[in-house]
Amino acid sequence: MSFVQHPVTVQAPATSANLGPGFDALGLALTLRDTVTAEVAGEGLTIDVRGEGAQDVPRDASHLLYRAMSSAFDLLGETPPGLRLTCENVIPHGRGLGSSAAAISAGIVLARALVEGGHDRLDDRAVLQLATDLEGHPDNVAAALSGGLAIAWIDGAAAEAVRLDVDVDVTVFVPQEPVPTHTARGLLPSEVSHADAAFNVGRAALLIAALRDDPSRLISATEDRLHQSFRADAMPGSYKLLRQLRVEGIPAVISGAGPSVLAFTHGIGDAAPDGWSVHELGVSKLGTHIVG
Ligand SMILES: Nc1ncnc2c1ncn2[C@@H]1O[C@H](COP(=O)(O)OP(=O)(O)OP(=O)(O)O)[C@@H](O)[C@H]1O
Ligand SMILES: N[C@@H](CCO)C(=O)O
Repeated sequence: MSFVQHPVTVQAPATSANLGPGFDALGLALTLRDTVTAEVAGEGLTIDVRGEGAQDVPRDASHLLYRAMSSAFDLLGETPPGLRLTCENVIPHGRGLGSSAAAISAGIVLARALVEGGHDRLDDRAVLQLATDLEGHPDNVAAALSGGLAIAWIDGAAAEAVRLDVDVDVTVFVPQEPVPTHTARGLLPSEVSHADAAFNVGRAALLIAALRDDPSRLISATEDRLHQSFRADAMPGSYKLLRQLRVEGIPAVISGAGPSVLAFTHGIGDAAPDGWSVHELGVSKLGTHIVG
């Protein structure tokens, strides 16, 4: 087997997981995309990073994108002699917008594209499985890979997902300080009450209907009892903004593991606290895809 002899570029979208009640199950791809170019080169590893994370991410084999590529090359049974990676990042890191899922998805799709015949040996199910194994939960990577709204679940050890088309305006409020996902997950209780589980089941089911057919239901459909309140102490400014927007009747949620806040509307950027950035976005129909 051999490697393609030209650079390959992919784009991977930001994603917002949970959307309120759909903890670890729902992910929405957003129109904010990282762009990564990879080329099989003579020897060694060269990583050039611009934009988000440029001051922080490592430039060696511990770089997340490279780790994802490496895992995919292992599954493909190939070892490139060397790699040159160029990352143009716009998804903020550690803010609940799926930066790690985008990096993992981009890395796996790039590795598959760089191997001649790679698509025949690593199908989309295997890509989702590997991405989920690396990320630790399926919601962000499912949406990052497929675009649209992903409903994701684990069957035994197998990652599964269904993609739905939805079209909704989204505003994302991003604070300056990150909260790592592993920290936010550590705040969750190991058990929840039957009543709270039932509450979320109804809201998550309603959310699909609201996003597809009836936006007037979004305020009820985005209620949650399984994760947001447990994480409030780690992101008090986010929780305050969440309450403020919801009191005003705006369907808002903590995006992913936080601390960004997502609202299902445009034109509310004035609500941003000082120092926060605001992105008015839509749903990305495209998942992680090769450009050109
Ligand atoms: N493009 C990237 N290149 C290299 N490393 C990255 C990249 N994106 C994310 N990472 C790594 O992942 C970390 C952020 O992952 P984390 O899961 O904490 O947050 P997130 O993915 O942005 O948010 P969430 O999972 O809640 O949506 C970064 O600190 C960095 O170590
Ligand atoms: N479902 C995950 C999403 C992380 O982005 C969590 O809330 O921990």
